[in-house]
Amino acid sequence: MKILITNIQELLQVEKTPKLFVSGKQMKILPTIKNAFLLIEDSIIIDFGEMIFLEDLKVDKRIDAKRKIILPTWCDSHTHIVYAGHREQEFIDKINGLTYEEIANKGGGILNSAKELQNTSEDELYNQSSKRIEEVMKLGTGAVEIKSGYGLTKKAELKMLRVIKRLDKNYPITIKSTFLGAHALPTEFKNNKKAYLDLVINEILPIVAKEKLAEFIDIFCETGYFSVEDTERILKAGNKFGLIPKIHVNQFTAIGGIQAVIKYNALSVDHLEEMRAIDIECLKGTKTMPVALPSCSYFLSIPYTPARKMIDAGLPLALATDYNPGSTPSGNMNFVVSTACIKMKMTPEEAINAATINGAYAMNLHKTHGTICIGKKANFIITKEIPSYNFIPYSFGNHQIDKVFIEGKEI
Ligand SMILES: N=CN[C@@H](CCC(=O)O)C(=O)O
Ligand SMILES: [Zn+2]
Repeated sequence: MKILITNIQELLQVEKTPKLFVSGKQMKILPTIKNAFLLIEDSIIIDFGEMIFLEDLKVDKRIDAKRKIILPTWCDSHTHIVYAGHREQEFIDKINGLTYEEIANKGGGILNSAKELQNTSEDELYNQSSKRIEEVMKLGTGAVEIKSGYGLTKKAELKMLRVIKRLDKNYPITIKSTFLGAHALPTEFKNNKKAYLDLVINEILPIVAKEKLAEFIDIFCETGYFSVEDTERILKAGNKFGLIPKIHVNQFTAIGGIQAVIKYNALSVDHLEEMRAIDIECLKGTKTMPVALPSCSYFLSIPYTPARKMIDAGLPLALATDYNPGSTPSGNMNFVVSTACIKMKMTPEEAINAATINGAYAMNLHKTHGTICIGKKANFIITKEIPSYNFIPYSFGNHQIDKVFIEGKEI
């Protein structure tokens, strides 16, 4: 089925020759076409250009965009959307002055979510998570990465990963899966971290690989969670099974995790709220995408990733939500883009690049997602009537979405 969309005020993030990602000064450039058309066939973009060059075409459906803006759907490269229950009590604890660390030490945090998930059936977990998938699609997200890591037992980690697989099968949004067995140390292993890592590496990982339940591997490399040494051990093990690293690192402390994981060709390093000059330096010239999660900084009141310093140093940057029940109970990429502009001083062009093309790269989806390009997925947002694309981040706390198309179908 061919659909032609005409009279587009501005078509954003157009690309003639696909590239991997944009970095440094390039991030300030958002290629666009004013007064444009877009042609799709089934799930794929087959043409786009200026209205003046539009030839008489036979199509199955025409949509008059009525001077609205079109941009690719958001690519959210870091989430924990599959979880059970909520942690709003910890939200109150935080208001009353407890830190993330203090909450975790009194049995809250990741272990709290793990207990809840272990006691939730696979079907129930699927039902709870599918609501969030439907919600983020409506908010303009067309591709998402989801991590395990709230199971922390063999049975519960596999349950999470199977739910992720089922969501991918049942929804048009593209879903990439990450095995995050080493997210926190379960209480029963409190004094024996080695034994827990043995379980993750020797018992869970081989099944994850055999059943192709994940493409990526992650670990929470952080003081009080897993050390740089633990991280290298996990990455070496993942490497044997062809799992690509995407790592939680430098959220609260900078302990040398970035230097370690780039040796294993990490696809992304995520969080990065605490960045030293040497952490920025070592990322230069690598293929590792730094990923900032501004909604997490907002919710926890912790520093924002120093985007300006990083981009001005020539690095690329991606933006993602971190949607999870503890540090970021929100999957709204529109809010992420606004917050990146307001708090991290990214320009709208940089933020849109970070949330589309660079997010796609951080999920290994650069060939199919992240730009309006012939041959890529027909995934796009038609905005409401807005004066310019600057209005998208400007109208924070709101979204400017009229319609969302994923794989050529309006959702
Ligand atoms: N930092 C580690 N993991 C999650 C939060 C987990 C939680 O608090 O449940 C994050 O990315 O913020
Ligand atoms: Zn996370």
